[in-house]
Amino acid sequence: MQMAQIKKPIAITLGEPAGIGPDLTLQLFANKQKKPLPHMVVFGDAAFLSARAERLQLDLDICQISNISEAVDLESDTLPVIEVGATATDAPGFLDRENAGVVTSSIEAAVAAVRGDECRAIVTAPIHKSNLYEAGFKYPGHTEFLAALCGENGVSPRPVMMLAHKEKRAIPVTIHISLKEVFSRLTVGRIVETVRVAHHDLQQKFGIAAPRIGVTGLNPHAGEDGAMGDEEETIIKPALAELKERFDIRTDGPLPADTAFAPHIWSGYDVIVAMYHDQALIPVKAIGFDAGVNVTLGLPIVRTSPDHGTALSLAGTGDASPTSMYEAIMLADKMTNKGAA
Ligand SMILES: NC(=O)C1=CN([C@@H]2O[C@H](COP(=O)(O)OP(=O)(O)OC[C@H]3O[C@@H](n4cnc5c(N)ncnc54)[C@H](O)[C@@H]3O)[C@@H](O)[C@H]2O)C=CC1
Ligand SMILES: NCC(=O)COP(=O)(O)O
Repeated sequence: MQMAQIKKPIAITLGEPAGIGPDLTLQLFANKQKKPLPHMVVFGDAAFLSARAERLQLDLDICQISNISEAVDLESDTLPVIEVGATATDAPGFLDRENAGVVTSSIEAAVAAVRGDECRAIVTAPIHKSNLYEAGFKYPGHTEFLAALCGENGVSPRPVMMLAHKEKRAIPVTIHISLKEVFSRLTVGRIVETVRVAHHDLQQKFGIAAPRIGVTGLNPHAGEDGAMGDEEETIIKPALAELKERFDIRTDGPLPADTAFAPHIWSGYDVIVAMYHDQALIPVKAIGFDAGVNVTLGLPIVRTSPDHGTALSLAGTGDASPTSMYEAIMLADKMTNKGAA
């Protein structure tokens, strides 16, 4: 199968070396004659990737390059790798704090390549958050780290996490915090900003002229007229009113979260904005764990990622499904495939 390829590559990060991220990149690349991919370049450690490819018995060549421009001229079965100045150990399933350097350097280098216009998008392989925290990583996840890396003059853009399964999309207003913290972090301002970013990027990055946006409640039955919580009255409704009055952004809500994601309701919206992580992510992973993609909105660059994590027990086995990673690469390709070379 042939595929029209833009020459500028997509930057792929290494992800957690003990997890499945490197495996998925290698598996997809090794299979690209059957399932074509756009030009890509991996930011990481070529020796580590060669060891993992050998472990997985994959038939591909891995080539260390020094300039990103070299990536597109290699033989099609050769995976280009840019070294990031730190190494990884091939020990599937075994977390090692020492690997934090290569994980974060890979993300930093990939972002720099996209911001420097050498790559057109970044696709991140999963990181193991608590392993990075133990090594001193200060951000909850990629989402906030990427925003910091895209900051200018000390100001970072507001990143918004969106999970997408084909045309069904969901956004959590609060992300990686404990459930009990949700109540204090959920504010009118946070909801307004999240919806504004979603509205803007659905228009600009997804070509949806008039995004249809649903917003869930926080409590059962969207509070049942205050009988089951009052955040709908005190926070969510005022946020939706502000969106309409100040920004002319129309939304439906607060929708009861247990029915908002019923397929016939969800398909009436381009995105549903939910109040916390699991409210938004469970529906996407339930309808299609295999094909869900995480997209960071609000950034000046395109970033996608598979919807799953590091799945440590599957690393090095070849049993992990590469489909979500494939969808993440193809969505990044689609979002940046504007005909430019
Ligand atoms: N974008 C990212 O960097 C993400 C990172 N994570 C991180 O991953 C780590 C593990 O998180 P978990 O909650 O255990 O989620 P997980 O997604 O790694 O695993 C959950 C379950 O799904 C299975 N699974 C995951 N990916 C699979 C695949 N491609 N094929 C087949 N089965 C698969 C696993 O074996 C496990 O049973 C945590 O540190 C978490 O923070 C989680 C989600 C996204
Ligand atoms: N649950 C989604 C997730 O953990 C991804 O977070 P991020 O690393 O993309 O910020």
